[in-house]
Amino acid sequence: MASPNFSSVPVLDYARVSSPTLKPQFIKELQHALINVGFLYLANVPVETDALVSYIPRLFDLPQAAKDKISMVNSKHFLGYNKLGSEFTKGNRDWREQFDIATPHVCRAAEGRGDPDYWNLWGPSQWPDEDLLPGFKDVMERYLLQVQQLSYDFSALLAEALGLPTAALMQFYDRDELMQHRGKIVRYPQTDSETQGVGPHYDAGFLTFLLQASGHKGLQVQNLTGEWIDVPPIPGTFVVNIGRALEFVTQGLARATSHRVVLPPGDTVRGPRYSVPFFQNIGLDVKLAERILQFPPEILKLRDARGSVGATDSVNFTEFDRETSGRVNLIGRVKSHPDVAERHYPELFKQIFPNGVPAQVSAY
Ligand SMILES: O=C(O)CCC(=O)C(=O)O
Ligand SMILES: [Fe+2]
Repeated sequence: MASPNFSSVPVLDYARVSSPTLKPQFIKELQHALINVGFLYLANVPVETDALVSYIPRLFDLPQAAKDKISMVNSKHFLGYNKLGSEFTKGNRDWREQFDIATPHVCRAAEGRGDPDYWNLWGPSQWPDEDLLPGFKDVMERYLLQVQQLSYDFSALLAEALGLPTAALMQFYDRDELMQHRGKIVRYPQTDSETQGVGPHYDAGFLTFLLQASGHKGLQVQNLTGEWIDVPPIPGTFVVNIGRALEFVTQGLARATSHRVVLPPGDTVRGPRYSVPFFQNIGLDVKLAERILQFPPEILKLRDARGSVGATDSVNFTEFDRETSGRVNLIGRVKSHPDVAERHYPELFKQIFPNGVPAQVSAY
């Protein structure tokens, strides 16, 4: 059998999904990508990106005071603006600036009712003043809703590719008004020395849909033997990858793959690199350990043929074996944004950081 290791990330054509004759080939390619790679490009997806892409440089070019006005530290939902150099991964500074903006959601938690603290993780986004960037909010909201729909449609295909009923993953999502998915708009400034854009990490949730919004190389993924493989932007595609939560409930069938962004000096494309990841969440109250999925033996054999993944350079993500998904994610957010936690979750902050805000904060 061919070695399951990979030296490039496969490109899948989403248009095939609507053709009964071509869909089986898509499902087969998806199965390979999920089990052996953990990353894929998806071409021909029904998401409009041009309007959003044209706003991105103007968003970052807003006066610093307008960006600071919507700083993440204002938001108990960990939504808003983070300035350059405020995150670290594996002890090194990440060289990026970003806005966390999520799908619309009304926070469920009420004061004095004993609601779980992690319900506060989700709530309304902070937006720049409409008159400074007219139309941006509308375009971003529309974009997030389109990617949200894609993410649900894709999870049915994923279930099929792993030999499950198409609705098998629906148990992990609450109904629309109880869900929230998080987008980020990220800017990696051009540098003249090689710099860590973001260090090696896994994503935490279920599925990530990444729009590479400029022509720069930089994204890399780690293959089964630990080599770093380039994932250059391909116009008209999204990059899709698996998070730790989905890997956990699929018994490691769908791989969470270690990835990073390296900013190469002398890139022929000048200016900053832009990207827009969308992190698909699962319901806050879901305990993953109680919902491990069961697979046909012939599918599990494919995982065993891949073997366990050797050493990676990534920091491990929090385990899902005891807590609700909301609690796991809240702890992750507290660790990466202690300034937000100190203001909005003082007790949890003290438990996690008994000596106060650490000098270096981990992005993951
Ligand atoms: O900017 C990118 O291309 C990837 C970013 C990423 O992996 C993340 O923010 O989790
Ligand atoms: Fe990531």
